[in-house]
Amino acid sequence: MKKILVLHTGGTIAMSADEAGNMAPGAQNPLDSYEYSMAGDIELTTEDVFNLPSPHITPARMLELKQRIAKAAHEGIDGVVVTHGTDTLEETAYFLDLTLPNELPVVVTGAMRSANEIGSDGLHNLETAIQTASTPDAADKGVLVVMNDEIHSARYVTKTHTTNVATFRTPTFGPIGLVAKHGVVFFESLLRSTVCPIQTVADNVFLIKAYAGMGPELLEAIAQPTTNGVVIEALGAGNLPPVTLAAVQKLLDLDIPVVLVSRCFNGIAQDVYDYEGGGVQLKQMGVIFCQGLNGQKARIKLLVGVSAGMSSDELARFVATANS
Ligand SMILES: NC(=O)C[C@H](N)C(=O)O
Repeated sequence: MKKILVLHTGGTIAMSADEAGNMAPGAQNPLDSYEYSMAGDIELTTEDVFNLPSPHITPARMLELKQRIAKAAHEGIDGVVVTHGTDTLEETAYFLDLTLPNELPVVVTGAMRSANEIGSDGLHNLETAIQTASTPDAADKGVLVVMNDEIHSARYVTKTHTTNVATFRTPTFGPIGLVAKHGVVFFESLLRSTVCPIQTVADNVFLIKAYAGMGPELLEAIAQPTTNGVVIEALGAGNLPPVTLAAVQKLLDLDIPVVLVSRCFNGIAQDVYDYEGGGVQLKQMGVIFCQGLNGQKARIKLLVGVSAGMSSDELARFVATANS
């Protein structure tokens, strides 16, 4: 008998559509009447931790969820499933990956169609997530995201489509496993993330996207002592327009960590271009190149490192490598 704790946090998976097709959280979570129907001897405990659309989720809520899951490790639970809205699911999943010691399988899932829509994917995703969380092989792989029969690492998975049920993808690498008809199959294993057991979360860690013709204004606006860090989604392999350089320097002079990722969907940022604003110059200035994470994940990692009180050197090492 496997004991699985299911923690609901809201999102479309916990919503029903009205006659006009619009969705919002209701007084009743449709998941509350759910009973597990798949193979395996499973005992479910379910809790509504909160019932929020995921654009309402903050790092403080992520910390609350992390603390609830950490407690489950001492309650005889064999695995945890978190249901979550898909808009920020990847950020919560990666936050949990970075902050929870790897004692239990933790699987995050959601839905693209609400409970009463035709072809609703919620219950199927929930069942396959439960199946994955009850598989012993899931224990040493960090936090997992299960959607549409695919198992992804929380570190790399990202939402790629606004409505399609096959929205969650892992660029560059692909999923690490599948929930097949006869059970869970893992075909890839990743190095675990370094875990940072934080107790509070820092604020004012920003994310800014670069674009053709970008000026210094946004970077200048956050060059304040209250800023704790910034991630820039840079162009291509990791370059910025030359007119932004003075503002980047201003941030660095204030000891604000500046982290750079690529805004490209695939690949990693590297210091390869040696022209003005190119990666070589940015790296020499002290910008931290973060490899393999997208902007929103790099921001979560920077936020966790800052919240852990890391020194500048520790932070640079922690953020620079995706699997550290
Ligand atoms: N599919 C979803 O769950 C999207 C919804 N807006 C949410 O993130 O809460």
